[in-house]
Amino acid sequence: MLEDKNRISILDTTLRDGELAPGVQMTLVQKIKLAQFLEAAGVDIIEVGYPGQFDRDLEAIRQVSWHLKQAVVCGLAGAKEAEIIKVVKALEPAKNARIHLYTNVRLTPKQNRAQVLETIATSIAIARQYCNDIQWSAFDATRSQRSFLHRAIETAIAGGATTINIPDSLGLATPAEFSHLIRTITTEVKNIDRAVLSVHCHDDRGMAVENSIAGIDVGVRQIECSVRGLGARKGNADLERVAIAILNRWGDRIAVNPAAIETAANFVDGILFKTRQST
Ligand SMILES: CC(C)C(=O)C(=O)O
Repeated sequence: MLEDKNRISILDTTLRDGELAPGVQMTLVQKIKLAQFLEAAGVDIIEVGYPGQFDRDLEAIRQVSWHLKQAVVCGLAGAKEAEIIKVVKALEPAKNARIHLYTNVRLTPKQNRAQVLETIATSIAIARQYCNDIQWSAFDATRSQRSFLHRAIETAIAGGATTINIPDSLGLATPAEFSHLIRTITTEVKNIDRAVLSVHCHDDRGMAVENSIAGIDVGVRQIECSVRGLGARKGNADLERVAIAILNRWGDRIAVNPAAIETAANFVDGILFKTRQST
C-alpha cells in the first residue's frame, strides 16, 4: 500500500478495540460520523469491528464502508473461515478494504507448532481470495517464543499478508524491550521486507505511546492507536499523542492533521460524557 518506504501509516481502532473499553458503546450513526472525522483528519486505515465476535459489527463495517471515500476500512477476524467470510461480506461496499486476521502466537506446551503455522497459512489463503490487502497480527507477540514468532511471521508473509502487526497485547513491554523485539524481527525474518511492519501497543503500564514510537526507529511503518487511547483494559496508544510525537520528530512522514484529530476527540468526549451521565 505504501509507495514511500518511510511514510508512517496510522490505523485507528477506536471503533474496534476502543469499544472494548468499559462503558463505551456507540450508535451506528455515531460510528459513521466518527469514521468520517477520522478520514477527514487523514487517518489511513479505520478498523471498525470484529463481526465474528459481535454481530452488530457487521452492519457497522458495512455502513462505514458505504460512507468513506478514501480511507481503508478494516475488519478483524480470527482464523475460522466463517469469521473471515463475515468480514468479507461486511466490507463489500468499501472502496478500499483490508481484512485483519490474528493468531495467538503464545503457544501452550501442548500446542502443535506445525498445526498453528498451517492455520496461519490457511486463514490468509482464504482471505486472499477476496482481498489483496491482508494484515496479520501475532497476538501476544511480546510473550511468545521468539523462534516460533519469527517462523509465524515468515509463514504469514509467504502466504500473502501485506502488513504484519506486532501487538503488545497485555501492555507489558518497556520501550527498550519492545524495540529489541522489533529489531530482531527485522533481522531474523527473511522475507520481512515484503510487508509493512505495524505495532499495536496496550497501555496497561502507561507505555503504549512510547512503545509505539520506539518501533519507528527500528523499521515500524504503521502504528495502531485510538481516539483518547480508548481500548481494552487501560486502552491503546492515544492517536493524538502518537501523531504529535511523530510530527515533532519526523515532520511530514504522516498524513494526519492534529487539529482535525482534536475535532474527532471532542466528538468522542461528547459521547463518553453522555454515556457516563446516563449510567
Ligand atoms: C488483534 C490484536 C491486534 C489485538 O487487539 C491485541 O493484540 O490486543
